[in-house]
Amino acid sequence: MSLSDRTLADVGEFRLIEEITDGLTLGPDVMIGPGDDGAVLAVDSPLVCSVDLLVENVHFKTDWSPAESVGRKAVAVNVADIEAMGATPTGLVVGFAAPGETPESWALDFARGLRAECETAGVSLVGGDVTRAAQIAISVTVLGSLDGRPPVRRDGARAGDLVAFRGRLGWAGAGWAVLGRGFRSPRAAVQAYQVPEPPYGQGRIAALAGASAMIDVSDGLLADLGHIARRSGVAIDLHRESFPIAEPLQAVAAATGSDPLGFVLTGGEDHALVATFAADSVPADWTVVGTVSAVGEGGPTITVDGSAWEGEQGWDHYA
Ligand SMILES: Nc1ncnc2c1ncn2[C@@H]1O[C@H](COP(=O)(O)OP(=O)(O)O)[C@@H](O)[C@H]1O
Ligand SMILES: Cc1ncc(C[n+]2csc(CCOP(=O)(O)OP(=O)(O)O)c2C)c(N)n1
Ligand SMILES: [Mg+2]
Repeated sequence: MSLSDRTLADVGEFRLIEEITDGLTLGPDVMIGPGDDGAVLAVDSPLVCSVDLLVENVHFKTDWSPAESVGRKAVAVNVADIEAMGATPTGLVVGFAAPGETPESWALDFARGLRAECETAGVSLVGGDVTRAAQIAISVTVLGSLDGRPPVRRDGARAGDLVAFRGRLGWAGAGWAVLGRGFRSPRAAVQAYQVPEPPYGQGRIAALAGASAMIDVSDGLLADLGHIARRSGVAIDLHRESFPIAEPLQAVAAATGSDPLGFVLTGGEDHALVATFAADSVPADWTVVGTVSAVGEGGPTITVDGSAWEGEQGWDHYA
């Protein structure tokens, strides 16, 4: 058997852990990283903690996403939740489940992506777990620090606030639509599906600017702003003309005969940050796309130019 044919069953659990963790760089707050029964981080302010799972054939397919991109995505989608609280990520732990027949190279490429994205996001991989399973599943738990600031919650939007976002909207959804039809281009959309690019560092900036509520867009803008509207007890109206429609979205919409705004409003998985701000405090380079008002008779609503959005509403795992 050549080295490149090795599977996880050939490598074994402890060699695999060594391969994943060998030579990791750890941040200054990490007192104990991988290798003991628990990691130890030095924290002196309230801790933010969040977990998200990535399951094969639910969140990714091995023939749609190279292993390295799955590793990067696992970090990005989780760090985005920390950013959405207005915090800075500090450490993360990774649960990795995979069949024994999984090529060792898949696991190593996955680990390479994990480490690369941790570096990009400025977070340390401090531990994890490895187990055999019927399909690949990845669970990432990430910790974050507020550096003394109050968290930015989903329930703080107030009538008179503006709604603004930073990051990409609709790109990953367009990439998913392309892959689902058996195509591989436009590359930019497919790559956005494979690896989201949350606006790292902007959660803290939004918090410092006084964001009244914030969320990262995983299930789709309408769905995720719906959480802010319901929790805050407000209505949100989005303005169609204020959304930039990037070239790859126009290309996918033209090829699929759909409205590109559909991807922007209901495509998930780009993990843009969307937040509400007092009118004079929207941070630089955030795009204002809507307004917050008091709820009308029907309770909290999300509208686009005053009307409900017909058609797809966003992702729901059990819908
Ligand atoms: N199985 C669970 N047990 C406890 N809390 C959960 C569970 N699943 C989700 N939650 C909580 O419900 C909220 C919404 O979850 P989710 O929609 O996954 O948020 P996000 O899009 O930020 O990942 C989060 O605060 C999350 O911690
Ligand atoms: C193979 C595959 N099928 C379908 C999708 C689409 N999809 C899966 S999960 C999801 C939404 C985000 O995931 P979720 O687990 O709900 O993240 P959370 O809201 O908890 O952050 C979408 C749009 C995908 N990414 N890959
Ligand atoms: Mg979640």
